[in-house]
Amino acid sequence: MKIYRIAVIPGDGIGKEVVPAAIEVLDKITQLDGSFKFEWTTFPWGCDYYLETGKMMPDNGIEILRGYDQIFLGAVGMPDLVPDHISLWGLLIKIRREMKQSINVRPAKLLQGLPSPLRNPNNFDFVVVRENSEGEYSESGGRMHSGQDEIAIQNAIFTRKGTERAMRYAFEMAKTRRQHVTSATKSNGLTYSMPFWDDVFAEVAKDYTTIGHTTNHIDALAAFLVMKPENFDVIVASNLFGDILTDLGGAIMGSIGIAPAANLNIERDYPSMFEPVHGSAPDIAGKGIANPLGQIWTGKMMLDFLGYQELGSKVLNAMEATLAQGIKTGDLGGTATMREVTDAILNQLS
Ligand SMILES: NC(=O)C1=CN([C@@H]2O[C@H](COP(=O)(O)OP(=O)(O)OC[C@H]3O[C@@H](n4cnc5c(N)ncnc54)[C@H](O)[C@@H]3O)[C@@H](O)[C@H]2O)C=CC1
Ligand SMILES: CC(=O)C(=O)O
Ligand SMILES: [K+]
Ligand SMILES: [Mn+2]
Repeated sequence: MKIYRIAVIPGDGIGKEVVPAAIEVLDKITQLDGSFKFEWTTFPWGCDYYLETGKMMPDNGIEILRGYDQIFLGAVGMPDLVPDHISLWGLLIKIRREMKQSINVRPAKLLQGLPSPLRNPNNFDFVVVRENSEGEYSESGGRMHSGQDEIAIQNAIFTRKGTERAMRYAFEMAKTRRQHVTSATKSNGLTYSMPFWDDVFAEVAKDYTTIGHTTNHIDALAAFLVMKPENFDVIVASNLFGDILTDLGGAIMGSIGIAPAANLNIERDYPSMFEPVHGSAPDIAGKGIANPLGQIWTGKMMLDFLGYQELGSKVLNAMEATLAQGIKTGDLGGTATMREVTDAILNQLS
């Protein structure tokens, strides 16, 4: 039997709750299939680990993770105890960078059984391809002086390689979908990075003559996602713009607690990392009321990436059937606990 060795990092807050729930669902689906299974190894890395050791993960953490097929992560962050830039850069962003997970794929679509907060959701179905290795999230810059003289500089780094890689990935994805790519820009306000981004987009588009392409400024694009989300197929965006658009994608589905994500090493030289869009949700952590659907859908993306698309579809169908039964957590206006939602999905799969 084929065995996939998965490194599990539940992380902080609700990550510790939703990750085990999603693992139950993934184990169930592999039992139904019978041809392979997941072997899970859990690492206690995150803010608790930081408070004990001064590090978010051990120095050889990346080396340890290299020994696994994929990584399944919940969320990172305990903002009251550890500054967010320390916790995220010490674990989540460090893994994304060092394991060259340069593409972050984040779908959003109207789900069966779940009314969108939009008045006219029009069956929207889009995927954001977020550049995941550079852009506005860079370690280039600094802070100096203090008080009224204090200065902060944060540089954005855009390389031709990284930009083109994300755009080509988006165009290739569009071939398998509705043949359209929208580029998120802001070349009216940013005078170097985004004009460069636009140039690369225009060049890459020339290689894909059968795929339609549009460029929208990020501000207008955010508005369009609310007013006419059905117009979008694949959206390619820089690190920060993609980050923001994908919480919006979650919101128009019904909750950011549903939105899935995959940090992909497309060369498959390193493990990829599957972790939902949402964070550690400290406001609801420990109460058993977190929505597990984002983590479960993220598990579906891992199944897809490993080549088990049929099983992935079964997971999404079970989620939708559960929503249609009205079994929902509070963020979706329901009263079910995380346990109840998970059990309902497990039942759908048996
Ligand atoms: N990928 C990651 O690990 C991310 C980590 N973070 C970190 O998470 C911490 C909290 O950040 P926030 O900005 O509050 O974002 P957040 O996504 O954790 O929470 C925003 C709001 O959405 C709700 N929410 C999120 N996921 C939910 C779920 N599965 N079920 C029900 N409700 C859910 C929360 O209760 C909260 O009201 C911070 O430390 C932040 O840096 C934030 C985003 C991504
Ligand atoms: C950090 C964060 O918010 C994200 O990667 O989505
Ligand atoms: K996350
Ligand atoms: Mn985010």
